Amino acid sequence: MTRNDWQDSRGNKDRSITRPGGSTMEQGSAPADRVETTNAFLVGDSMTGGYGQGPDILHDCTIAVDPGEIAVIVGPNGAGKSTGMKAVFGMLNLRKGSVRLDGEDITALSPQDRVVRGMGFVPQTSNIFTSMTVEENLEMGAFIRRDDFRQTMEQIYDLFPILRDKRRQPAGELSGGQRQQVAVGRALMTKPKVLMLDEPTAGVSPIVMDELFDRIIEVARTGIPILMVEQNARQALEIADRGYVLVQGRNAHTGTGEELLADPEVRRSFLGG
Ligand SMILES: Nc1ncnc2c1ncn2[C@@H]1O[C@H](COP(=O)(O)OP(=O)(O)OP(=O)(O)O)[C@@H](O)[C@H]1O
Repeated sequence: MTRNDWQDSRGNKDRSITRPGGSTMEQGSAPADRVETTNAFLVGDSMTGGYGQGPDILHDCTIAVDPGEIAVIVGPNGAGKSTGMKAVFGMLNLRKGSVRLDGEDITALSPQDRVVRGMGFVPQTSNIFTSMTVEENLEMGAFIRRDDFRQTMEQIYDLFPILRDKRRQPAGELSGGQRQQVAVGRALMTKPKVLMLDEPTAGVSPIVMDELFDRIIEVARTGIPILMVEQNARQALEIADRGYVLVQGRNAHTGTGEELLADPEVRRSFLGG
């Protein structure tokens, strides 16, 4: 798979970074650059708001990601991680702050319109159609496309070979990790400019988690920015170019994954020492 296979050409930055595992990606320069937010490709900037008429859950919360990067949101239970992701996707009414995609203010757009603009979102639950086959799920993912999507489907089968084997099976018969692959594949069918994943490894074994992370890295290497919420903070920060630790709806710590993993306060408070 080559860069931009999934997506339309959009002039991604050409940069380089070495991953913890030693593999090299075309990516960022100085660490400080990689957590720069204001001009990032996707930015939820100083977001304050909550659900409906309820109290604010997010307080001046900022989340961002650039092409080729994996940005990870971590933090304790109830910190507002999923809420932050939903706010970026347009599922909250923000009282303050804005969301920008590729320099354009999309704060007023509905989630549906954000999908049309290039956002792929994989919710934490109910993210596949269990009675439909794997292939039908992928076809459903292409609902906004009018062009021939077979090539994209082949790319998804190359990324997740097990889905090719199980293409005729109802998705509900698949294992948890395989279902997550269907959900990510379905989102990729729109050829998104950015992919957002809410706890993609929830409920899967450590081995399956590692496999899913490997696939997520592969997608990021094609240039698609990935913003994800993760419960498995340590493992997620290991693959993160940017990490956001949220506490009570606020940014508590921000840095590269490496920086956060090395931060004594983050280690003590959020990573079990
Ligand atoms: N649909 C909703 N309506 C109203 N309040 C909600 C809704 N979803 C979440 N909340 C509240 O928002 C706060 C943050 O929840 P959120 O799910 O964003 O946290 P989280 O950090 O993702 O937690 P977890 O790690 O447990 O999934 C919680 O107090 C929760 O009760």
